[in-house]
This record gives sequence, structure tokens and C-alpha cells, in this order.
Amino acid sequence: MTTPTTRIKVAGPAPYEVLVGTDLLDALPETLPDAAQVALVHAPPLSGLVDRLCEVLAAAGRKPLRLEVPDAEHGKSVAVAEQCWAQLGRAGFTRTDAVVGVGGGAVTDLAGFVAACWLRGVRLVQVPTSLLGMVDAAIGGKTGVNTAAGKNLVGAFHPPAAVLCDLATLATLDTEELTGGMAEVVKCGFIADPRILELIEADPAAATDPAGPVLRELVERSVRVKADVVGEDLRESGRRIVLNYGHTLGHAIERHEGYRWRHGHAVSVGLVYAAQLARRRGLLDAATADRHAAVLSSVGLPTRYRADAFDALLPAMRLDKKAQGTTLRFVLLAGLAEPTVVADLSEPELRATYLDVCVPEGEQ
Ligand SMILES: NC(=O)c1ccc[n+]([C@@H]2O[C@H](COP(=O)([O-])OP(=O)(O)OC[C@H]3O[C@@H](n4cnc5c(N)ncnc54)[C@H](O)[C@@H]3O)[C@@H](O)[C@H]2O)c1
Ligand SMILES: O=C(O)C(=O)C[C@@H](O)[C@H](O)[C@H](O)COP(=O)(O)O
Ligand SMILES: [Zn+2]
Repeated sequence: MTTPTTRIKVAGPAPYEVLVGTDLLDALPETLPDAAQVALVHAPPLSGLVDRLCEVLAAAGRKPLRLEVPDAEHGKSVAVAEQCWAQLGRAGFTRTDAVVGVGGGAVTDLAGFVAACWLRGVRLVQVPTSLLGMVDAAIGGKTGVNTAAGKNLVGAFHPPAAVLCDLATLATLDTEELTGGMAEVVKCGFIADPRILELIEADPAAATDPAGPVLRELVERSVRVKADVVGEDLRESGRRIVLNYGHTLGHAIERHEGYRWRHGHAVSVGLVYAAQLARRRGLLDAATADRHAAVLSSVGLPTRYRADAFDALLPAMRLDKKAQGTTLRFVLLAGLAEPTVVADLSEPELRATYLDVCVPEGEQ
């Protein structure tokens, strides 16, 4: 069923719109005026959707170029980006041509990085097809790949010219992937829009129904939170850091798991950890801290991690992009929707709080 399209503006040096609705795929050519060639970066699970986008582009007189890449985090590497650049070179891709990322956050991060580097930056449109991609990864211009050193350590800021969030594409998304996306939705609830938390708490099943109105409202609210922040601070020189709530431990867990854990699942544990750090500090009341695990587990997200992992996680946390020199910086809450940055956390404090989020020995 076709539904009205919501248009959410993202401010900044080159403003753009995030469109949320259904049947948005036909809108792709108009987001790319003058592009003769359009490279569609996608993983195998989205090849059917890319067939349709190729037809739409061809009907509009554009030449589509399919760049199929390995799925999920396997595609998010310098080696895969290099293969994409080789294909762009063979096709004679110029600065008036464009790159489109079609898929989950891993593909939109990779496609963005490919576009940011080719000829030092060509036009990019994102067509996110996972919940996480729609509410977070495809918006705001953070692009990048993983390296042996860690998660997203190589990348560039390269905002898209448009983002098309076609909710109908969520119909084929695996339930666990949808659940992963809910971690970033919950993050938006805690850092900026508590109505998100109320909607999930009122009916977690409705909140995770991909065809239902509640999920649409959650997507729109989360997009507004992200758009508001990145529109003000594209390059993370200030406020944007709040979007990293839960990610210091989250990224360390992803690396520790060799990227076999989903991003959202790792961030979920990271959110609970950050809440407990704030509670121990006396920054956050116990009820709001405990609300984190309650709302995250209500939608099926994990809230605990291995008890024996802290010594491996700490050095990974130190590689976080928020670190300044040897000082780790955490985004914590000083109240509901009151994010703040805390830099003076000691190792004993980090270790003691880890006990609050770890699975007891013997249950791992
Ligand atoms: N740039 C940013 O601001 C930002 C923000 C948040 C997360 N991220 C990154 O996003 C990535 C996680 O994204 P994700 O959770 O979307 O995971 P993902 O990209 O790995 O996708 C998960 C799986 O779902 C499949 N999939 C996606 N859409 C589908 C659909 N409609 N139907 C069927 N299968 C579909 C994918 O092919 C993949 O197998 C991480 O790499 C994370 O670092 C980036
Ligand atoms: O957009 C942002 O800024 C974020 O921090 C959003 C995060 O959800 C996202 O996972 C992002 O990729 C993390 O960025 P990083 O700079 O910590 O790699
Ligand atoms: Zn994230």
C-alpha cells in the first residue's frame, strides 16, 4: 500500500532531504540530475531490488553500473573499496556521475567511502534497506571501512545528496537485523526524544512490526534526531559526539567478536554500560539507568557480555575516535535526553562498572 512521503531536511553546507515512505524507488533518478552513469553498490541479498532500480534508471536514460560486494561487514574493507574503484575506472566514471548505496549500514558506509574518495568526491545517494541504515547509517555523511586496527578507523565525511528510506524494503529484512536497528532507535530515545522510549514500552511488538504505523513513527522520530544533530555539526567537532552514545564499548565488542556480532547488538550492551557508568558517578538516577536494559531487552536486544573480556575490551576502547591522547571520553547521560561528555573515568571505575553488564562466569 502506498503511503504519503515524509520529507525531513538535513541542514549544513550542502543541505539534503531524507524521504521516508513507501514506493520511493521511482524517485531515484530525480535525486541525481545530470548523472549519466550511476554505480549501484550492493550486497547479494539486495540484487532483486537493484534489478528494479536498474530498470528505473535505464527508463530515465541513465546507465546503471552494478557493483556487487560481499555482504555485511565482509564488504566493509579497503580491499573491497579498491575493487569498486577499479570498476569505476574501467567504466570511465567522471565527476558528474554518481554512486548509490543500496543495503544495510555496512553497504551504505562502504558506498559512501567509495564515493568520497573517487576523484576526491562524487555525488552519493543512499537507499538504506535495513532499519539501522534508515535511522542512522545512511544519514549524516560518516562513511568508512574497518581495518585490522579497529572498527570504522578509516573513512571520510561525505554527506549524501539524498536518502530514500522505502519502508516496504523492510519486509524482507531478517528479524534479528530489525532488532539490531532498534538499538540505534533506543539510543535516539535516550539522548534526545523520550517519546521513542514510551512508544516502545507501550507495545514492543507493535514497535518492531515492519509494516505497522508505530515503527514508521519511530523511524521518522529517529531520523529527525539524527538530522537535527548532523545538520548542526557534520564533522563531529561538537554536538555530534552524542550520536556515539553506547559506541565506546559497542565498537570494542564488535572488534573482539571479529565483527560476527551485529553492530546494534554490540551497541545495546554499550548503552547499558554507559548508563551504569553514569549511575555510579551519581550523574543519572537508578530508574533511568535501569530503564536502558528494560527497554532494550523488551525488543530482544542483549544487555550483557562475557565476564572474561574486559582486559581485551579496554585497549580496543582506547582506540575510540572520541579519545584525546591517552584520555578516553565517554558520552554519558546527566538525565533523560541530557547527554554529556565525561573524560576523567579511571580504569578501576571502568572495570567495576563492567561487572554490572557482564554475564556471570559459568553462564557464558
Ligand atoms: N555511518 C554511520 O553513521 C553509521 C551509523 C550506524 C551504523 N553504521 C554501520 O552500519 C553497519 C550495520 O548496519 P546494519 O545493521 O544495517 O547491518 P548490515 O549492513 O550488515 O546488514 C545486515 C544484513 O541485512 C541484509 N539486508 C539489509 N537490508 C535487507 C533487506 N531489506 N532485505 C533482506 N536483507 C537485507 C544485509 O545484506 C546484511 O546481510 C555497521 O557497519 C555500522 O558500523 C554506520
Ligand atoms: O553518526 C554518528 O556520528 C554516529 O556516531 C552514529 C553511530 O551510530 C554510528 O555507528 C557511527 O558509524 C559511529 O561512528 P564512529 O565515528 O564512532 O565510527
Ligand atoms: Zn551505531
